[in-house]
Order: sequence, then structure tokens, then C-alpha cells
Amino acid sequence: MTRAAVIGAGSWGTTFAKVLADAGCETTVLARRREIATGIQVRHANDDYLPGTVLPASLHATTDPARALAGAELVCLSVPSQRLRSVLAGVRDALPRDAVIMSLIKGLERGTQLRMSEVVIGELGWAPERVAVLSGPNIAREIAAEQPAAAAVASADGALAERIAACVTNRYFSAFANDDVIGTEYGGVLKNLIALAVGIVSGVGYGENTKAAIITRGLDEISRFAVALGGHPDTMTGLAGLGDLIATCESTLSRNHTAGRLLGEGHPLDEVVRRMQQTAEGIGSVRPVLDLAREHGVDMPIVSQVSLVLEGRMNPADLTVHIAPRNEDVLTDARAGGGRQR
Ligand SMILES: NC(=O)c1ccc[n+]([C@@H]2O[C@H](COP(=O)([O-])OP(=O)(O)OC[C@H]3O[C@@H](n4cnc5c(N)ncnc54)[C@H](O)[C@@H]3O)[C@@H](O)[C@H]2O)c1
Ligand SMILES: O=P(O)(O)OC[C@H](O)CO
Repeated sequence: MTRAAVIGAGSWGTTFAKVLADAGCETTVLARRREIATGIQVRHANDDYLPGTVLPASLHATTDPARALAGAELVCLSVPSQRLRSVLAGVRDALPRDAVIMSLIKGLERGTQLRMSEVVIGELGWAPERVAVLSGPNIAREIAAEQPAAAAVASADGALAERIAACVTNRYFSAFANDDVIGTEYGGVLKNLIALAVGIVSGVGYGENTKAAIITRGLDEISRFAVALGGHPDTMTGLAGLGDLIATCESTLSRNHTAGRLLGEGHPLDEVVRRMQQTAEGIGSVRPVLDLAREHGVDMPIVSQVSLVLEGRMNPADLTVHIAPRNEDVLTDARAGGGRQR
């Protein structure tokens, strides 16, 4: 049996702790608030984040890092991306030095533009071969209800990824291993930005054609970004790319989709953030993604428009997939018979 800890008792941290417990891992959740820890430990419930879900009786919870992390072989991180560095600093002394650390987080750190696995490696000095990421179409409430789902687990050490995938797989959750940490992690970050765009056009009142065009062109846009930054193209057509893009863009349970819809309905960003009681990572990832895109020469027309809508500088109704062709594109298109945009 693997001893596991999950840092963060929100929707996904609690759900993934249930996944681990149901996979036979001896699992403890590290919560920030005492009442959440007590609810999980005593009543087997987390009413704030997963109302109605009965958690396994074998699942433990505490607010004490030393108790949560003692003997942990697998430590999973599920706090908002902008909080990760300070959370790591707070648990550093309690982390067993030989533990594997796995990020479940789907955001970039503002200011540094770092992925979460890079924050772990830099902040803790952890060996990259002991770090993993898990990402995929994983709407927490559906998995908490034990609806079948799957995710990708990536580590620079492919054999470690295989062992983690086997360890977290249970009767309703399947994990598939790969060694593309960059692609797997960016897949989770980038789909949030396209889900914001889809939410925005839904809020405006546009229908399925507009959403399908944004999802299709969005996949191309985020794949070009991920590949330019070192990700593998196949990852972007797998669970962590296309899979998560579909789930997040389609689901009204998605916080990013919901935040986008509120923006599309005309609510200003500060009000949207106030109304969202949970983490919508896409809002904080737009700026670091666009900064990286500029550095690496990647065109991101959809994400750029999402940024303008967030800043209140673009009417949501004007969000479009149309790209004005540059002169050289017009020439190339004419020779090739047009249609370079798939
Ligand atoms: N909810 C989902 O369906 C889902 C699925 C897959 C991945 N994710 C990702 O998982 C991450 C966490 O999302 P979530 O849905 O659990 O968010 P959430 O808002 O439901 O919960 C966040 C948790 O982090 C805790 N937290 C916040 N600041 C903290 C701090 N400074 N110190 C300690 N704890 C702190 C909160 O108390 C809360 O328990 C995000 O990156 C999200 O994109 C979410
Ligand atoms: O609710 P969201 O938008 O954070 O999406 C949740 C998961 O990332 C979907 O895989």
C-alpha cells in the first residue's frame, strides 16, 4: 500500500484524495481550515467543496503538515497556482526527502511564468526525476460521483510515471503514463484559456458554430504554443490536450467556462472574480502565457482577445476566430489554392 498525502482540500484536492483512497492508498489530506479537516476526518464529507459526496472512511485529514506528510511516498499538490510557492515554503520541513511530488495544478506562476513542476523543483530543490504532473479531463464533481474518467501522468522518469499511473488507477479512474511533462502541464494550463473564450461567446448568446470554431482553432493555437515550448504534439491530441479542452469547454460545471460566460454577459472582471468562489486558473494564466508566446514568436489570436475582454478593452460580442491574413499568407494561399487555416 502506498502512503499518499494531498495538499489542498478544495474540490480537486478532496476528489483526488478520494481517488487515491479508492485505489488502495493510505491517504491524508492537508487542509488549511480546521472545519474542513474535521468534516473529512469525522463526517467523511467536505460540504463546502463537494456537497453530497460521501468520502471514504479510510481517508484522513488534518491541518498539521507534519502529521499529513509523515512517511508520505507520494505528495500531491492541489492549491491555486499563485499560492503554490508560499504553500511549499510552509510544508518544506515536513516533506520526506525521498517523496515523489506530483502537481495536480493547472496554472502558471505570474511574474516568473513558471509551470508548477518548475516551481516545485526550484523552490524545494527537488530532483526532476522525483517530480510528476497529472492532467486530463477531470471535472472534480463528476469524478467524486465515480463517473468513469481518465488522466495523463507525466514525469521525466517514464518508469516513475508508469508506477504512479498504476498506483492511482481505480475502478472509475484510469491514469496513462508518458514522459512529456512540458506538454502535459501546458495542456492543463492552456485549455482553461480556450474555455474562457467559449464561455465568453456563450454568455454573449452565440451558438454551437461559434463554440466549435473556437475549440477547433483553439486546439491548433494551444498546440503550436506547447510544441514551441518543448511539448510533444501527440500530448496535445491526448487526454491532457484535446481531452481536457473538450471537457472544460463543454461543461457548465467548469469554473473557467463559467467565468467566461459571466464576462460574456457583460459583468466586469472584478465582479466575476468576486462571484466565483473557487479557483478559475485561466484568469491568472492569460498574461504569463501571452508573455511566453511573444518570447517564442507564437501567434495566439484567441488568447489575445480573451486578454482584451478581461481588461475591458474589447466587446465580448466581437470575439472572433477570423484572422486577417498577412501579405505573404495571401500570396502563399493563392498559390496553394487558399485555405491554409485548417
Ligand atoms: N476542480 C476541478 O475540477 C479540477 C480538476 C483538475 C484540476 N484542477 C486544478 O486543481 C487546482 C486546485 O483547484 P480546486 O478545484 O481544488 O480549487 P478550489 O478553489 O476548489 O480549492 C483550492 C484549495 O486551496 C486552498 N488554498 C488556497 N490558498 C491556500 C493557501 N495559501 N494555503 C493553503 N491552501 C490554500 C483552499 O483553501 C482550497 O482548499 C487548480 O489548479 C485547478 O485548476 C481542478
Ligand atoms: O473547473 P475548471 O474550469 O477549473 O476545470 C476543471 C478541470 O481542469 C477540468 O479538467
